[in-house]
Amino acid sequence: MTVAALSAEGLSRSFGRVQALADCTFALPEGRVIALVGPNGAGKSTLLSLAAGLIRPTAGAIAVHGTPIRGRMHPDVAYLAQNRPLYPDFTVREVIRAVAGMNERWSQSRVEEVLDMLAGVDRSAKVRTLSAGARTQVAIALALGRLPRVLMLDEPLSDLDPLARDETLRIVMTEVADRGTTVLMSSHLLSDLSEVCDHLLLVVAGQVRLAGDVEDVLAAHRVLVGPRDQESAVTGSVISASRTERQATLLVRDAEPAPPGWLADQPDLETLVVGYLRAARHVQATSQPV
Ligand SMILES: Nc1ncnc2c1ncn2[C@@H]1O[C@H](COP(=O)(O)OP(=O)(O)OP(=O)(O)O)[C@@H](O)[C@H]1O
Repeated sequence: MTVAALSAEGLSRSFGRVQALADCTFALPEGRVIALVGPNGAGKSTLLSLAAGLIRPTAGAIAVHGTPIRGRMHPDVAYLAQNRPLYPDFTVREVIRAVAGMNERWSQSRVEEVLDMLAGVDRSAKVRTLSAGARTQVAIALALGRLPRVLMLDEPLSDLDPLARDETLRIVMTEVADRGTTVLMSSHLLSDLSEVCDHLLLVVAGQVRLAGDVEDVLAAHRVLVGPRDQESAVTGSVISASRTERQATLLVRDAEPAPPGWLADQPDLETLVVGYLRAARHVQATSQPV
């Protein structure tokens, strides 16, 4: 049996009265690029912080390659937090030296190699003078210097211009191809995610709503377009719907063949995730299923 790169069993975490994660169970395969998606406040950063050992679960367990994480970072994990903590008054070179000194396992050549792939990073520039994109890229280079088996990135693409985004995704893809690293990446930028991710973990209101290989998950869904007054003919579980006066567009899970008069198509990743997010918002607004 293969051991999951990252697995959770009944994982829960509360902050006072706020239940950020509730009873999450999943197993993420090794060597894949996994999209961690969900609405604002769904619990994505909490999940990454738990996996990085920065906080402890209030119930349940999380493990990296089968080793439980109990409030300490696993040596195989590198984590880039949303706020990209770097020392603003250090130069890039000084930051690299400082971070190298904090890590038992360190590859200076890997850091240099990653920085060489980037157009815009001047190693003698002070961190505070770098663009948001360059700062993210330095932070990723530092994370890769730990030679991680699991790389976790919280919103790595926000604040990046298209070129920096493209370069950053290329670094991630090269890392996966060259070293077989597992990458878990949270982002709201669905079109970027669909370019690189082959596995999905969708979290809504602290719970795992959908998990699996992107191909399988997409194959299990259909977008059905048809007459609004014949919606009752549609089988399967309707995840979300948008309607005009006459027409209904439905995202359906486990749909049987479309009824006569309906068009059926497999959704792309963006359409699928947006459908689930729309359903989550609807439930929040009405406390009723869609
Ligand atoms: N340190 C904390 N103290 C109190 N509440 C917290 C803390 N961290 C997270 N929360 C709460 O837990 C819930 C989940 O937050 P989390 O940051 O994990 O969501 P997220 O999916 O990463 O959101 P976003 O997409 O906006 O970054 C939210 O209600 C948030 O307010």
